[in-house]
Amino acid sequence: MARYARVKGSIALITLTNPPVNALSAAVRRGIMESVSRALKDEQVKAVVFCGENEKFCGGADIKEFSGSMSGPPLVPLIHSIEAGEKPMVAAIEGVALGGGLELALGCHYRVANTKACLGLPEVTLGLLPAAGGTQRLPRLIGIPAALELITTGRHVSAQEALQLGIVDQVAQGSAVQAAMELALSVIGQPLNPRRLSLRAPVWAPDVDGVCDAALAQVKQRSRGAMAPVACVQAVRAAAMLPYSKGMERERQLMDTLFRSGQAQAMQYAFFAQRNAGKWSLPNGSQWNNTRARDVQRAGVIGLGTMGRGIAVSLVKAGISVVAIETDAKQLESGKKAVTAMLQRDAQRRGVSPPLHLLTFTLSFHQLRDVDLVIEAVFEDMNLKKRVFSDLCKVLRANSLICTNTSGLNVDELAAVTDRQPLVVGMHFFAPAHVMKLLEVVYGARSSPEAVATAMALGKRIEKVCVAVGNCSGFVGNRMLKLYLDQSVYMLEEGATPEQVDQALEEFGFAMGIFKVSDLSGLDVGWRVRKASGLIGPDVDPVKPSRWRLGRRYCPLPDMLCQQGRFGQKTGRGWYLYDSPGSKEAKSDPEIQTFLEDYRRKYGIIPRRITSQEVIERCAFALANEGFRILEDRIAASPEDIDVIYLFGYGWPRHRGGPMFYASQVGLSVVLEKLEHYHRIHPDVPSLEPSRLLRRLVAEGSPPIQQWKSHIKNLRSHL
Ligand SMILES: CC(C)(COP(=O)(O)OP(=O)(O)OC[C@H]1O[C@@H](n2cnc3c(N)ncnc32)[C@H](O)[C@@H]1OP(=O)(O)O)[C@@H](O)C(=O)NCCC(=O)NCCSC(=O)/C=C/CCCCCCCCCCCCC(=O)O
Repeated sequence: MARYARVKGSIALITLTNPPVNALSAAVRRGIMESVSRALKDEQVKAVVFCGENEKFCGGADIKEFSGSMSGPPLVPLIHSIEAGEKPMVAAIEGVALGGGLELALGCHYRVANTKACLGLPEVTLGLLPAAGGTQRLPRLIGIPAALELITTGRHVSAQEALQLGIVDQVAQGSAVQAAMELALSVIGQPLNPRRLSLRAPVWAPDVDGVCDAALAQVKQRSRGAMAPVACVQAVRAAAMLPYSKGMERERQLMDTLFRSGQAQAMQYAFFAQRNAGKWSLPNGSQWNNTRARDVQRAGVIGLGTMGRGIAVSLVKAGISVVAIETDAKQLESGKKAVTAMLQRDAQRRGVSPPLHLLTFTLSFHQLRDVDLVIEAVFEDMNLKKRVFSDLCKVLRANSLICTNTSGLNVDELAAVTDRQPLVVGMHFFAPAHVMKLLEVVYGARSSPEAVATAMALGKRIEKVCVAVGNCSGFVGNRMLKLYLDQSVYMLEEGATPEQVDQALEEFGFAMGIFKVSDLSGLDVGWRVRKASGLIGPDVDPVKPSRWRLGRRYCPLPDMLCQQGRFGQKTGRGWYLYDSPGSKEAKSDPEIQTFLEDYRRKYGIIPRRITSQEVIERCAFALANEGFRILEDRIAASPEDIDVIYLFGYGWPRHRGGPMFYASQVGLSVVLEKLEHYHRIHPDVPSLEPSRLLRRLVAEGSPPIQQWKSHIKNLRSHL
């Protein structure tokens, strides 16, 4: 829909009306088409201004339409008719001009934005390219290098940056619509051809080929295996080499391929999954839209290790006062220095002053008496956390929330030592907490809906992607990760090398293979957990074989590495070799090859060749299989929640949608068949046994992922 009005006597004001973001649905496109035609016919009208309702210009094409049959006037000729119009067309950009929204504005002869506007061509993040002329008009406006950067990253720019780049002609302090109308009146009668971007010659730049080749190499490195960034470079290259009409043909060709691709489906699924995760619900029926969150003005952070520091930084950046606590003066001082430095660096980057006044560093729990909520981020040790929780109850207001940043400990057990079980929730941040987007909000059996709502709202406020999950060992992310790690080390026993496994995962799209990630996180972390849970150490029955624990296969390789002091990057040696402790470049270590050969010899394992396909199947399907169990157990409310956790917390490639989406895309019957196959070969790995939910879904005809939830209803949980 689009509203038409004649204002100031001679201006046609066309307002896009499709809340919440005025996406270009078929109805909106039709409305624009009719309004433009009316404006061109009306002799009183001398200029046209486009704007969006509710101070939002346009969020782009309607993404929901992409999965159906596209109908209504197509965007490309519509924008062309605006550009070709014989009256000045001015875009008044407020709020957002994204994707097709910006392409519409690029079809106008002038663009005015207000100071709060943001602009961009984020199609690449949906597995697409800006196929409404964006790849041809933007380079003609701002040049090849700048257009390549914006189109291949999908980055949003502020109005000020858009002005510097030359995307907009003017930035208005107040209303962009008023400013656009004034501009429109001032340009009536001026020639329009120089303002028509499609009429400009291909963009010349020194060494265009070199620039495009460099961009291609960069996108291939940054988003391994993703098609859209590569297609974006190809389309922009066409703008440099070809006349506009030929460039448009190329843009369309590339879009046709992307549009039909599984990658585009995966990325569009991820877009909606991320938004749906915010619409949380609890098993008792409480949910995001019927539960009020409490306002959090002051928070406490207990423990200033790596996690506590990142959490404190995130809170302060969002304008929340923080009381940061340590138990020892030296640690407090080093935490204070680190947090201050992080905030200063961030402020310098953004050209603002660091909000250091919001921070109090102290050794005294008494300073917590006024806080609304505390996030405990001490060492991952149940007894220590219990002590902290009891101490907190002595000083906190009776209605303050207590949150624990545990990566997998039992939230109910912790809540049980407090005087406020309904006010206890888990907030599982990911390291580094001020950078990583994911936050698992863990509700225990007694957590109140209000406490969950408060943690979810707080997470959103500090710009995290929050997913509400139930309480079980490892919650969602780490519970699944364990099985993925297990498969990876089993494959080392069977004949693979860390390099082979990592290469297969990186080719699949992970930024880093699992062994590089383990080296980065520190191998000692898991070692400590295994010791604490009695899997290694004096409690293990010495008569039992080393490769067997709790009635199932066990791989002692990671423990053996730790015994040698190989903790990963921090010690300069782990699954890989590093030039020095702390350095990041992983190099193959011949000692690891010998170590693996000796190990296999010792246990009589005949090594075999493990293909990349096997690596992906065993890792990805083990993850998905546990995901199905998590759904059966009601630990996650939907497959989308699981996928969001893997996309934002574990580096799962976005163009693969997430482990659950990947399983649905490969085909549930294929996944079932493969799991049965691997379980037959490895009967001592019970986690490879296909889950009940997977079997049921296959038996019921492998419904699309959006329908899985309704098939879970009648399954009884294991928990
Ligand atoms: C920044 C935002 C706009 C706003 O953010 P925020 O305020 O935080 O709010 P959100 O929670 O994100 O969103 C609020 C709700 O709005 C929904 N939403 C947002 N954007 C869209 C959209 N573009 N379409 C539909 N719905 C949208 C969102 O889901 C929320 O809904 P709900 O409340 O949860 O229900 C932020 O939302 C944002 O970033 N949005 C996305 C912006 C974006 O990516 N835009 C680009 C879209 S793609 C595009 O524009 C493409 C243009 C080129 C089209 C060319 C078409 C040619 C097609 C030809 C192909 C033919 C091939 C045929 C092949 C064959 O023959 O088979």
